[in-house]
Amino acid sequence: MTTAARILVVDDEPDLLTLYELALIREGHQVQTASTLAEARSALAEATFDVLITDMRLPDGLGMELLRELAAARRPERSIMVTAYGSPETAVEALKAGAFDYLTKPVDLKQLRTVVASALQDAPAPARAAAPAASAAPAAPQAAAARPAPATPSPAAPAAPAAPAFEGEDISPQGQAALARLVGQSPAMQMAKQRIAKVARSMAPVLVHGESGTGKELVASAVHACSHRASGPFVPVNCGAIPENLLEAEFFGARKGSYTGATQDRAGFFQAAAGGTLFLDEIGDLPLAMQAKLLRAIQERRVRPLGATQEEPVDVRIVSATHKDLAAQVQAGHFRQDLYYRLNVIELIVPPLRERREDLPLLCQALLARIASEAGSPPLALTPQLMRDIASQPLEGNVRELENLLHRAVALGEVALAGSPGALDWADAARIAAAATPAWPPPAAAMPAPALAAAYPAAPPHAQPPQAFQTPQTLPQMPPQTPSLQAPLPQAPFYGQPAASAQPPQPYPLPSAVAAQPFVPPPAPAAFQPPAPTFAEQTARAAQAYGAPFSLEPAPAAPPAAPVSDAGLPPGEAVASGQTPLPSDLEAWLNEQERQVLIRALNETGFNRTAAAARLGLNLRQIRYRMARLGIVPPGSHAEESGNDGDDGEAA
Ligand SMILES: Nc1ncnc2c1ncn2[C@@H]1O[C@H](COP(=O)(O)OP(=O)(O)OP(=O)(O)O)[C@@H](O)[C@H]1O
Repeated sequence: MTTAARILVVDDEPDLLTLYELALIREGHQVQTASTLAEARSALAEATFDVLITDMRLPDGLGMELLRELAAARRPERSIMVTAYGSPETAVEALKAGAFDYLTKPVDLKQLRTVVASALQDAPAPARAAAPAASAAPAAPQAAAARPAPATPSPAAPAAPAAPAFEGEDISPQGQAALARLVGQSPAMQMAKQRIAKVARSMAPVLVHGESGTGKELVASAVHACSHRASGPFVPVNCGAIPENLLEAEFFGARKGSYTGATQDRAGFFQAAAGGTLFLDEIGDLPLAMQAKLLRAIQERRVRPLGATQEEPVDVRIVSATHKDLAAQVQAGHFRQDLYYRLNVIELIVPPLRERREDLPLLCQALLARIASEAGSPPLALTPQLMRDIASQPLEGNVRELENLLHRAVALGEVALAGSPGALDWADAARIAAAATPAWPPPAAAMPAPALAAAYPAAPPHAQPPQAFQTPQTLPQMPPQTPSLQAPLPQAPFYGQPAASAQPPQPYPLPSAVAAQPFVPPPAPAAFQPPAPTFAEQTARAAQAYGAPFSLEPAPAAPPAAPVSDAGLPPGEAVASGQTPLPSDLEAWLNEQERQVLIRALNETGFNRTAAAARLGLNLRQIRYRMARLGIVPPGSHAEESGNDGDDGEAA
């Protein structure tokens, strides 16, 4: 149970301040209040708090300033930003500025208590009277969605450098263990681990980005294990592996009878991950319609199970991963920009193996230890020849390819027993790896034909990875960043299905001559939404696209043409220079905005209403209703719709 914490609440509305204060005092906390930035600053100058809750807009500035000041001064307070309803950008900005979490107005007091309790959990406690109870042992992931966690490798690297310490980060033993599973001590990996430890400590969504096989799932589970949610479940979901028609039920759950075969209520991934972390792997594979639903669930923190009438609150942290260039997917219209922006609050880049070749010996040792323990064989070691073979390969498939290579080497008897005369010691392994580092990318002709790969048939069963590692995407491994990788690999769902149903490993493909392209992390979006074309541009484009009269019924009340002057405003209203004037008819103005958005979506989808609706998170019935209300008529049809949606191929 959480004991008395010191909380500073900053809000300029006295009623709200009292409401928050009473709710928190009832929880046993000591609460101090401030109604301006200046008051908050002086309170912070005099004392240290466990938690700061601040409104965004204050009479003398923005709550964001406090957040930045706390971060710059490395203060221990965990901050919670209260944002206005419908301003997701502010929430994202606050998380980026270091807020632990945010609350949306009107603040739900139950949610306030939950978020404060989360902030206090496992936090440094300089101001508290007593620390919270130690967190329980980690709960097993929920059966519905979780796969078995990979066995912890026990790298037998006697002379390997000592495990790194993460200065300034207070990491639990569970977090340390998860970081240790992420084998590698190169500067690139050290930086990645340092960042994991740092970003784990808030509720901010994390997007893990890296080439295939670099260990993104290990990174995600390390984020979970280092976070205050480590005692909750870690639920990995492969978004590309779930049939589209099941997505909603799988994500949000389903009520008994909501679809054929739903004989009882069923929890979805969000419910399974309650109190823990939901890991959305291959997020780039999520269809657009589901992207809209996911965005809503993340923003509202509520989901509605299929067949339910009520939404229910959910408490999950989202970590997602992709090997795709999501920014390019956004540009191409395959991924919603608002969802990208929402998931990518913090980006974690996992370095490819070519940027950390010095990790090869340690990785080989860790992977061989894992293979031996899974196969029940005595400890295994590299031979000089095997190390030479491995080190001379580009390993474009990263650690997964290395793992596959070692499996095959074990199958072909190309390894030594640890401690035997043929076993390679650490220093020699490091020397060979350093000497044999290939130029990147190696010219095809210069690539050595690795004996172990050339002779490779399918590995015998005893040498194959255990079921936890047999997800079909593990083999075969294609060079990352090649066009062929853009097509989804055949995958079996790893949620709720026995691993035995996964496809068996395929023969190892010889290193291809395809030149690896450098991994380019996606650029941060320049703005939350791209500037929408003007109404005139929309209309002109539509007319051009259809060559036929593009019938747009006149809007109920068009906004004033630019440039706008004060003249159109009600008497007494002045326009501050550079600001858009307030509309004199809000209803008409909103209608016009909606109309422009609809026309744009329709335009960009070739007037396919189903596709346009999906882009906007609507269904066909809703978009048809809105089009009719706003008098938007598809080219070639009449204002009075026949109800035929032939172009969409879908019934309303
Ligand atoms: N640093 C590492 N230390 C130990 N094992 C690793 C490391 N990185 C990856 N692996 C192992 O390599 C395999 C692939 O890792 P993982 O599935 O996490 O990669 P990924 O980046 O998620 O790949 P994909 O994008 O194809 O899903 C797993 O067996 C994992 O345990």
